[in-house]
Amino acid sequence: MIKVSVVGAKGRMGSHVVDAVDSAADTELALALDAGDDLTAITPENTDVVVEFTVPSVSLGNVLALVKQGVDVVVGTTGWTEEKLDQVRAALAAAPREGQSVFIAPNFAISAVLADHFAKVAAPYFESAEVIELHHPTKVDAPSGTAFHTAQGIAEARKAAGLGPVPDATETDGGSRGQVVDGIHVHAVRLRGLNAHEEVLFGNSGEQLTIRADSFDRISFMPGVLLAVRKVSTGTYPGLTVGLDHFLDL
Ligand SMILES: NC(=O)c1ccc[n+]([C@@H]2O[C@H](COP(=O)([O-])OP(=O)(O)OC[C@H]3O[C@@H](n4cnc5c(N)ncnc54)[C@H](O)[C@@H]3O)[C@@H](O)[C@H]2O)c1
Ligand SMILES: O=C(O)C1=N[C@H](C(=O)O)CCC1
Repeated sequence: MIKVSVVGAKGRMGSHVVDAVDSAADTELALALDAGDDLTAITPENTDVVVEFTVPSVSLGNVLALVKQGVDVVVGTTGWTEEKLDQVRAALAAAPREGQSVFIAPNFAISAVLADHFAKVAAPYFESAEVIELHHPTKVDAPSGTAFHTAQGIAEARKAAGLGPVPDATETDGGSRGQVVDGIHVHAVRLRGLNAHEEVLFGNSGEQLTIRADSFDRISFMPGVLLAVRKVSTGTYPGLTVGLDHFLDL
């Protein structure tokens, strides 16, 4: 049995993770902690893998503390920048246990992971590319971590293919053109009734490709979370890994 502790256990995602860990045949719930609880209760003796779903403002601090405590961590919280990832890498280099892992996924839903992958495949073939993410209005960060990651992937694929900047004649912009991530415009919609959705638009003269992923229910993230817990618990992914695509045969 894989012993799993959940941090952010009372949240929308954390509570689903608690249920998923309770229901799976090969995992058991160790500790379920939330804001105000003492993270030092989590130890390598009681926990194999911690699943962290909190808020972007506290996640880095939690991850650094958990690495120091000698446990592997699977992170679903968003808000990761290269600077923050470097801090995680440095913490892992000084970790108390050899081969310790931190795994971070911008999105655990297979639909979103595939959309992200397909976007990278399509990117070199189109002059224009933009990302639209659409979420529930209780989400605290924008743009979504997924959209940020998708835009970065498109930009990398364009650069590798030798493509220049996307065409755009905009001279005045009060914010309508969205956030620019590595040269790719990302737009965020917040709408009651939505859960988590992303559309990637590609255009050439006379043609368009749209790639869309829809998570209608948070249950869609759970197979990916359990896959990450199982992979990390094998001890074969030392260091920092970002993206569920690393665990899929894409
Ligand atoms: N990777 C994915 O597939 C995926 C999917 C959905 C959401 N998310 C991300 O997960 C994060 C959480 O989303 P949510 O909808 O569950 O949010 P939420 O607000 O419902 O839950 C966050 C929980 O974290 C707790 N918390 C806050 N500070 C804490 C601390 N210092 N220590 C422990 N717990 C603390 C809160 O009390 C709350 O229960 C967000 O960043 C969101 O974007 C990622
Ligand atoms: O509901 C959220 O919040 C989500 N956050 C992640 C993101 O920002 O990409 C994943 C999708 C759901």
